[in-house]
Amino acid sequence: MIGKLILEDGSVFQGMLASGNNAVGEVVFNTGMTGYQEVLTDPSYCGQIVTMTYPLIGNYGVADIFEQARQSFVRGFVISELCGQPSSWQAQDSLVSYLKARNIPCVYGVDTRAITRRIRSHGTMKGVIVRGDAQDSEIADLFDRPPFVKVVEEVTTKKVYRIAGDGPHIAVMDFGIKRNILNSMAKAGCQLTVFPAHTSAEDVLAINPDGIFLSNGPGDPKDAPVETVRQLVGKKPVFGICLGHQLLALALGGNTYKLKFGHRGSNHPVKDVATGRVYITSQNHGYAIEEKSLAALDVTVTHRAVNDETIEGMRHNRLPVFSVQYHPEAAPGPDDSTYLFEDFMKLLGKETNKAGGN
Ligand SMILES: NC(=O)CC[C@H](N)C(=O)O
Repeated sequence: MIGKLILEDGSVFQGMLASGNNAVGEVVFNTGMTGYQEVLTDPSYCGQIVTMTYPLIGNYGVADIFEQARQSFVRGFVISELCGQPSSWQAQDSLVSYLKARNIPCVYGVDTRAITRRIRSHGTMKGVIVRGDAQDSEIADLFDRPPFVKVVEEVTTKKVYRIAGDGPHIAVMDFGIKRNILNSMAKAGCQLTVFPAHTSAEDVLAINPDGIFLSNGPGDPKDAPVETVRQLVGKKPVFGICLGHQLLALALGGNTYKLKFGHRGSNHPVKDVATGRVYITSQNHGYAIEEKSLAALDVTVTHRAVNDETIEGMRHNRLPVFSVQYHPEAAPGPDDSTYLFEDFMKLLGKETNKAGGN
């Protein structure tokens, strides 16, 4: 069946509809060459239609081990060539049947390079996916709907749950956490208690955790629970990733802004400001911390994006608090930055010793 991606600026990209039906979302692009299943299940894409810039998608199929959440939250998926016959020892199914089984709106056979160039020059836009025979009124009705409504509430866990471990006890704020972040902390030796995003600071602190983790998540950080984070900072050591990093900045009195077209992919270079060393990182964000808003705060910028110099990491100068904008847990992407989970463990160790008077 014919399908179309229509952008807010009126441009139409006609291809085939592999699965799903009408959808509205914010159209973004991801530059990863692999990792499509992790992208589909990264909750931070909730509310978005994701265009994959790599021209061949689906060639290694899908497998349970790549899932990053209980379900996909993307509003739509846009592909140039969709491979129908995967070849991989890990494949359990094809991408096409995965998309169909989950009813994920997917258009393929379109010029994803042209879509990407348009987004790069006009900035991130609203867009819709429709069947080829959709009426104008149906399309107009879709465009009238907002892409983002309470996205953190949609993706967060509904109940508190625990992941056993022998090491430090971390209270995890789930704003839309990816599984590999939980796995990376469990691997670093933590025990985890995962809280729904709307949990009060009081309830989180009631378990007397050794540290607090602020997760990634969808949407504008200003719509997420900034006040809760404000009440948590200074009480326990804190590590934040992506949305967690942005929330920390807001809670400390800084500001965030929307990037023209965001950073999404598994091949983004980031520089460690102190050492000059460059790491290749996995990224997925549309917002960033405003540089000048940090000037008056007691924080140091630790990492910067090589492509556009935006802030990619910071640490508080007095409190045991640090965060990164990129994804050290990868999934998908390189594992250059997994050392940050070890750094969090070391920070917790130091703080525990201090508290114990050593
Ligand atoms: N991956 C994330 O946590 C994304 C954070 C935020 N929603 C952004 O787009 O910037």
